[in-house]
Amino acid sequence: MRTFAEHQHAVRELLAPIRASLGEPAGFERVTVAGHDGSRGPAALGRVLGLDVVAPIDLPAFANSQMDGYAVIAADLVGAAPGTPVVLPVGAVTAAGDHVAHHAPGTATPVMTGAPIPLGADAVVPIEAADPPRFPELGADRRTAAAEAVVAFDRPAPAGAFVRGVGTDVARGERLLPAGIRLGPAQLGALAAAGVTTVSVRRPVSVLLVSTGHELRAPDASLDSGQIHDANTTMLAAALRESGARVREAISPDDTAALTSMLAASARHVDLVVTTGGVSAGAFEVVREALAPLGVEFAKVALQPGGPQGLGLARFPATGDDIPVPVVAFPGNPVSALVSFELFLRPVLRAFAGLAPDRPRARLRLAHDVTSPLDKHQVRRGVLDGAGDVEVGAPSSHLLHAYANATVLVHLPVGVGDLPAGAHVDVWRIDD
Ligand SMILES: Nc1nc2c(c(=O)[nH]1)N[C@H]1C(S)=C(S)[C@@H](COP(=O)(O)OP(=O)(O)OC[C@H]3O[C@@H](n4cnc5c(N)ncnc54)[C@H](O)[C@@H]3O)O[C@H]1N2
Ligand code: MOO
Repeated sequence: MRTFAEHQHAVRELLAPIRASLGEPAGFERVTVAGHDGSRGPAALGRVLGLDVVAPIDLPAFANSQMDGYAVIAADLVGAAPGTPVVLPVGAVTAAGDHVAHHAPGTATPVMTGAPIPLGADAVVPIEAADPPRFPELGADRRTAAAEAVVAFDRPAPAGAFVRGVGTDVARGERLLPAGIRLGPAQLGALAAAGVTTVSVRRPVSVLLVSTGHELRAPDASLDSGQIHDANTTMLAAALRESGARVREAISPDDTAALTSMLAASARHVDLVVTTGGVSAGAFEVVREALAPLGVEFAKVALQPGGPQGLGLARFPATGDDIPVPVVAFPGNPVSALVSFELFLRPVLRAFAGLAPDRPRARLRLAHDVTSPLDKHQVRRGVLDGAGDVEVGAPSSHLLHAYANATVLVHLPVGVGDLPAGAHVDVWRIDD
């Protein structure tokens, strides 16, 4: 039997060529930075940058004030002290959006936050540090104070104080964002600030998600005796999309020939096929029957839930082009399928998408005694009690409702049998 770490490694190896292909410029798509994609927000949001973006302008593009205050020449305030202040006549106001003005030596120019520093000035004194600590009355033009207006300063201003210098955030020609970064709000903001309106992004991983089972009906269908609603398609499509993948959904009948021909027709248009169900020891294991002859290996992993797993490159000779397609086959029990996704696919796909691959981890105390099979890595679903200790749920792999209300995955590794209340266990937080 494979360890779960061995299977994790095998999935990573199988998917490695996908990562390489995502970085190929031929697959890049050009998207608008500020343009909207329906209600989802900017089209570039959540995409992964294909190429480095170089800053086309300096940011800031011009020296500007960090404070509402007075632009001065630092040398004019040398020697200013309480009791012996430097008193300067007040010049014309410069506000954000105004052209760069000229600063007359021996004056103080009122500047507002974001206003260009007037040529000649080299420091800003915040209004609170001036005497009086408020701007003088302005004329009807909203720019000039009375000719006799003066302002006193009782301490020097270091050159450069409260001046946001040209290119101090990023200089023109410097790398604004690196290839591979995921475009979230801060990245889109930086692109917008630099006036970059379109970017090349990597295409997402495309996944064909196939749920198998004669008993499955769509969630909106009425059920006959023995039938159940298909939970895995909705659940794994969401999980895959949340990890940055583009998903095509398909439901296969429990018929090997039909599954084989469906996969032969669709699989070459995707990077990866993910199936659920039909992998264990039953008389109608359609996934195993269809894919084992094409090169997918089915193995038992020392893991619970998620014991039976399939993995490999499937070659569909009937398609003529014989391009092998990676297949990851999960067991059908919904909890087994989602735990399998968490352990094997989520970290890899999220890394492809520039997302943090791992769940936040913690080592917490058990709220009660727990028993786990010695020869399996068990992943239980749990919640935290008022003291922050872990209440571990039941192990069965049909308990999807309990999973949906859990906040942690509890790891009980191979070799762990009986654990007493108070013992420490590794948990992954799933409540984000
Ligand atoms: N004799 C043995 N029986 C089983 C073994 C075994 O080792 N020996 N392993 C068990 C374990 S562990 C698992 S996990 C399951 C895996 O079964 P399959 O992958 O073949 O999946 P199915 O038989 O198709 O389905 C299992 C279970 O899950 C329900 N299911 C399937 N698909 C969906 C779906 N899309 N939405 C909701 N529920 C689904 C299905 O109705 C079954 O109840 O095998 C054990 N048996
Ligand atoms: O290995 Mo199965 O996934 O326990 O129910």
